Amino acid sequence: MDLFQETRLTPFPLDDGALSVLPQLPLRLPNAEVLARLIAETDWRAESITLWGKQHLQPRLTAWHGEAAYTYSGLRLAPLPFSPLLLELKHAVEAACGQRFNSVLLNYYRNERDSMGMHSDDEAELGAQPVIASLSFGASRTFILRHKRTKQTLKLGLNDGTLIVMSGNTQTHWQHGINKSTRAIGPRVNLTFRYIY
Ligand SMILES: O=C(O)CCC(=O)C(=O)O
Ligand SMILES: [Fe+2]
Repeated sequence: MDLFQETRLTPFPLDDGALSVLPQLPLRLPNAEVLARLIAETDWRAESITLWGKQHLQPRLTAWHGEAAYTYSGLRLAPLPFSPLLLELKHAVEAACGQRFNSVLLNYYRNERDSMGMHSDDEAELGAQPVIASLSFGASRTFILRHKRTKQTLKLGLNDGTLIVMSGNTQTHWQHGINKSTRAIGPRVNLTFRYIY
């Protein structure tokens, strides 16, 4: 057992933004149990989105929990209530961040063919400098950050139990996403905690 396991977020250098990383968020339940329960207990949806006037099925499953509806890519997600497990995770994330959240978007990447296109979480209801806390369970995936103007690209391995927090001007200046892979990858669930105004 690692007696000196870090329990605090550590800043990660980022031009024109702010990013911090905690390799393992302290939790009461083992990561594997959280993953299994999130997969089994979540009301997963395969949503269609409209891109350039055409309907597409998103390459992953999603669920939106919180107090308010959320609209992105022409999609309006009505909120489901927080389950006891989601509340427990929210409290653990809030303790690590020193910040409150009222919503969470869950993304289920079933295998290496699931992905998320490059985007910024910059919808008006997130406010000018959104704090987005992203918690991952299951298979490791590479999180790609790309600066909109300089095209500087950073790659961050998001592992089982890892928390990252994007804040400041990150959403104004950077895009982020998760690529598909040609290598077999097991299931992963990512939760992005947000504050909707
Ligand atoms: O799965 C991830 O790590 C990224 C999720 C994300 O960017 C989002 O939910 O907006
Ligand atoms: Fe995002």
